[in-house]
Amino acid sequence: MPSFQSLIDSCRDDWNRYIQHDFVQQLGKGTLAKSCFQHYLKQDYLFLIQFSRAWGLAVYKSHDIFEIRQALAGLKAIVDVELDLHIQYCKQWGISIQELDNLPEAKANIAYTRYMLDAGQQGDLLDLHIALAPCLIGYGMLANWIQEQSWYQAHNNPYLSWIEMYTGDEFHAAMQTEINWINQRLANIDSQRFEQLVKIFTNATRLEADFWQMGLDKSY
Ligand SMILES: Cc1ncc(CN)c(N)n1
Repeated sequence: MPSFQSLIDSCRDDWNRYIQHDFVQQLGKGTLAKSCFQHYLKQDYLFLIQFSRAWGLAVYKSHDIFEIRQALAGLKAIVDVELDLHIQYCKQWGISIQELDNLPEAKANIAYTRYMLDAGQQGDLLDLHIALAPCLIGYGMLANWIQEQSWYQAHNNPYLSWIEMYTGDEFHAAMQTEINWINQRLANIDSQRFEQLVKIFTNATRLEADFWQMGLDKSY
């Protein structure tokens, strides 16, 4: 029976390139250039705005009130909580709301977020969740991976609070809810449908890796 783990196994090399990206390793070692992290944080603000649209699409793609409530909770969590936290966090890194609101969108950001939205528009709610899964689940996995490495440097690491946000109980509970939701849906599909979902999952995973690279290159 396919599961979330089968999706990862189907694109293991791409998954590892995302989870173990240089940007991630430099975060864990505390050696990442501040300007790269700031560039990433700024683009992530724009990412979160598009991500909230994806939850809005999930509301639209829902079939019943239970699915609508779940998607609405995702939308509200981003709009009412995560975006505000992100704005506060950016402030700590010297990035003002005025700067955030006047940013050009990097190409890697456009490619990733519009791909997510397109996968959801063309497909159904499951396609959309699979396009969002590397984001919703991957950050928790990569933060755990960082903490398991011999080179992980917690002491005096300027990125420690960022890493701990994604190893924290709250993120892990949300991540587990998403894995359970996906596993339930994958239990009822045939191999042809699974292959369609592997394509979406692989593309979204590759686009996540490109997002890290955009941070390292400070590219637009
Ligand atoms: C690009 C990206 N991917 C994932 C996450 C974590 N939800 C994020 N904030 N930004």
